[in-house]
Parts: sequence; C-alpha cells; structure tokens
Amino acid sequence: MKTVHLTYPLSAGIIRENAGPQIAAIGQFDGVHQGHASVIGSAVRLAGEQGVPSAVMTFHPHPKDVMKKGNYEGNLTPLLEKQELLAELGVDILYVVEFSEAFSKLSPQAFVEGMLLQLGVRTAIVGFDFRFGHKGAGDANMLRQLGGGNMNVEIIPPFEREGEKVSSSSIRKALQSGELDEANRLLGRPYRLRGVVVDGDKRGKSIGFPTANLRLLDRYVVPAKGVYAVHSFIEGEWVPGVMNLGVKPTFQENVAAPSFEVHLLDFDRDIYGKQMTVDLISYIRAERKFPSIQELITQIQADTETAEKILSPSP
Ligand SMILES: Cc1cc2nc3c(=O)[nH]c(=O)nc-3n(C[C@H](O)[C@H](O)[C@H](O)COP(=O)(O)O)c2cc1C
Ligand SMILES: Nc1ncnc2c1ncn2[C@@H]1O[C@H](COP(=O)(O)OP(=O)(O)O)[C@@H](O)[C@H]1O
Repeated sequence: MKTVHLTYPLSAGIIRENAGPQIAAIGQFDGVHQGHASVIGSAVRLAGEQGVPSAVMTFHPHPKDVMKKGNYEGNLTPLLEKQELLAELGVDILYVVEFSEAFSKLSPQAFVEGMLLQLGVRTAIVGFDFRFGHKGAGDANMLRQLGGGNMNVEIIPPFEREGEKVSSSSIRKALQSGELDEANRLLGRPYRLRGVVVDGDKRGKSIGFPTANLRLLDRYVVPAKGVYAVHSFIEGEWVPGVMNLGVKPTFQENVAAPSFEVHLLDFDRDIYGKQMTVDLISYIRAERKFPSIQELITQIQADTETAEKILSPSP
C-alpha cells in the first residue's frame, strides 16, 4: 500500500502522479472496526472486480481534534496503526488529507470537484452516516448528486452486532469504562498501543517486578486505569505480560497523567529505548492504593498468575 499525503487544492504534480480510475472508500475510520472493514472491504472487492486500484481517503489530524482545539481525547488507531490495518485489508492507496481549519470550511462541491473528481474516483464508497464539507453540510446523497455522471456512490448500511450499531464512540466508551472484552469484540481484534520503553522510577526491579514504562508514539484513547493481561511485541517476538495502567497510588498522590508499564513474564533483558507493541487481551482488576508495599507485591504476584492463565494457549 502506498500512502499519499494530500492538501487542498491538489497540486498539478499530485494529480499527475495519482489520477486514474480508482475506487475510494472515504471516512475517518478511527478504530478500523468491523463496520469500517465492511465499507473498506466493499471498495477493495469492487476495485478487484474492475481491475483498478482500491483507495481509502481519510483525514489527519482527526477533524474533532482540529475543531475542539486540543480537547480531543485521542485516537483508537493513530495514523501508524491505521496504515498497518488498511494494508492488511488489501487497500492499494491511502490518501491522508491534511485537515485544517481552512479545509473544514470547504464546501461539499469543492471537495467533490477539487479532490475526488480530480483524482479520477470512479466509485466513492461511504458509510450510511457519512458527512462532509463545511459544518457537515454534505451527506451521502449529496455526494451522489455532486458526482453526477462522473462518479458513482455506494452507501453501506450500518454494521450491527447483536442488534447494535458498531461505532467508534461505543468502542471508546467501552475502553474507558474497563469493558475491554466488549471493545475488543467491536474492534474485531485486541486494542493495540505502541510506544518506546523509557526510564521509570527504578522501583520495579527492587520489588521483584521490573516494568517497561512506555512513552506512547501517538495520542491514543486511554483505557480505564487498572491491570491488564497483554501480549507485547518486543525485539521481534511476542511475549506475554501484565500491564499496569495507572498513577501508582501506593507510592504517589495527585498524579494526573497515567503511566503504561508492562512486566513481561519470564523475561530478563534490557529493552530501554526499544519500540514495543502492546495488545490488551483482558482486563484483570482496577488499580488500588495498598496499605503496604508487601501487600502490593503479593497482589502483583497474583496478577501475574492470572495473566499467565489467561494468556497460555489452551491445550
Ligand atoms: C501487575 C501490576 C499491578 C500493579 N498494580 C498496582 C496497584 O494496584 N496500585 C499501585 O499503586 N501500583 C500498582 N502497580 C505499579 C507498581 O507500583 C509499579 O510497577 C512500581 O512502582 C514500579 O514503578 P517504576 O517502573 O516506575 O519503577 C502495579 C504494577 C504491576 C506490574
Ligand atoms: N521481565 C521484564 N519486564 C519488563 N522489563 C524488564 C524485564 N526484565 C528486564 N527489564 C528491563 O528493566 C526495565 C524496568 O526496570 P525497573 O526497575 O522497573 O525500572 P524503570 O523504573 O526504569 O522502569 C525495563 O525497561 C527493561 O529494560
């Protein structure tokens, strides 16, 4: 998959290099969940049938991030994660449209004529609730009207699970309230974080449980504080582990920003500065303030055993 960064208006060079018959799924697709996969899958399938490239057009930064001016809570799938997932879905081209305040003021007509038609989009595929253009003035039907005889539009109905619409906002809510199983079911895979291992307070080793502290690579939706069974990808292999996401109330007070720290099972290596991917598999318990360090250690030992049971392959 190739990634092409676009700004409006498109330059002559960008048009020259990218214009041609293609099928494009358009949307934010934060989370690349099962509903998104049904929209994107339709584009990939149709492109295959017609022998043209499949494309996804998305917007970066997240429009809500730009419009809320910094009060945005983060992404389920920052660009890096989105790229990987879209490539796995068989997408040929990812267009990342730079979303700015100026871009948000673009009319639906300018978006269609100045971007989609210029690129030669033959069929645009969108979800049933797609909105675009200044103040969300455009919807899927308007997209169809504006495309006229030059562009078809396919509208994909909501993807439901047990009668409920799968949505990015329901996944965010589930993650933030500790309902990881639900979030993972809606995503269709474990929720994933990625970061670099940085220095912590050097307490982990002294209490017998070294923890790799993560500085996340992007602004992710932060799940509920607590202890999780995780699979970590580190130095080329998957290693089971247990993650504490929290503020360590046993040791400190009034800390606002939670830390993400993973104790890897049966592992003893220096991994400072290394990149680590963490898949959240199961929520074990909430974070607590323990009356003594010994009681915390006993609990961490129990958490480790719980994680081992959850993560060991069933016979
Ligand atoms: C599985 C696990 C569970 C933890 N649970 C708690 C907890 O409930 N409360 C708490 O204050 N700290 C908890 N911690 C965090 C420890 O306090 C922390 O790992 C230790 O202070 C080391 O920090 P450092 O890596 O910054 O040195 C937990 C850590 C792990 C690995
Ligand atoms: N089983 C393990 N799990 C996590 N990190 C480990 C493990 N074994 C060794 N390490 C190393 O030890 C570091 C964590 O030790 P710790 O005492 O908690 O220090 P810090 O407070 O800097 O995180 C990790 O960053 C990693 O380099």
